[in-house]
Amino acid sequence: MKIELCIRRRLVSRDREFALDVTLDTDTRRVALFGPSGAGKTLTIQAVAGLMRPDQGRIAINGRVLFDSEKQIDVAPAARKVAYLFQDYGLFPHLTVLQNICFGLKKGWRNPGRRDIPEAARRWIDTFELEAIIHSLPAEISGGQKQRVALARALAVEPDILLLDEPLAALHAALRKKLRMELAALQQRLEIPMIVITHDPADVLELADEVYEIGDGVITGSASPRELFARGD
Ligand SMILES: Nc1ncnc2c1ncn2[C@@H]1O[C@H](COP(=O)(O)OP(=O)(O)OP(=O)(O)O)[C@@H](O)[C@H]1O
Repeated sequence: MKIELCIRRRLVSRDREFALDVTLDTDTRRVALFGPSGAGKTLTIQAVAGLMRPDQGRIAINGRVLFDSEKQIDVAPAARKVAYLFQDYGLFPHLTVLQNICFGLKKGWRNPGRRDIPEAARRWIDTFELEAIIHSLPAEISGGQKQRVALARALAVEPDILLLDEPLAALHAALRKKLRMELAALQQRLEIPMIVITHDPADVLELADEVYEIGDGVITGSASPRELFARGD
């Protein structure tokens, strides 16, 4: 497992300027990006997903180069094999669970009939025990089920990396704790590197093996989740 990031980008809005200058090179499978609001966490993983183009830098996952400004490599987002799970899961409200899970698959598989579920979707429907709800709409399922559906959709495309942007932030405390444990269990089944963004040391402890602290656009240090938790930030 290897994540190599070197991301430089200057963002200028009317009255403010933000400089992102993130360098991270690790063999750790589960990495957390931890830092205050506005530090540059989301911009960093957007660059990995191909949604934000660095002015300069290089991004490689397990040796596969996704971006290299010197070599003029910039792989299109859809070809990056990146799974990106948002805070509110981003499920399409008008599509069923099954249609949501199949959304990123090849044309023709996007709207499967009740019998011919594609193998890539079947695998995650079984793993996450979603069979009973595949014909439900997102509004008809629980928070935990939504999380699993969003993960199934993200994983159906066989990604090389999983990006989790505050996956538990929208939940109240009791559900948050339950889904944190559930997510940690799911992580154990996935043999791909992951970057988790969070403000919460409890997330870092359960969902990461190494934590990088980010402040004002730069990485200020790295620690073990236990060290961070013990500090009591
Ligand atoms: N298009 C833009 N133009 C100018 N500044 C921007 C733009 N997009 C983001 N920023 C600024 O870049 C900084 C980093 O944003 P980012 O979304 O990465 O923060 P974050 O660490 O993910 O914060 P949060 O935890 O609140 O989500 C912020 O100060 C933000 O205002």
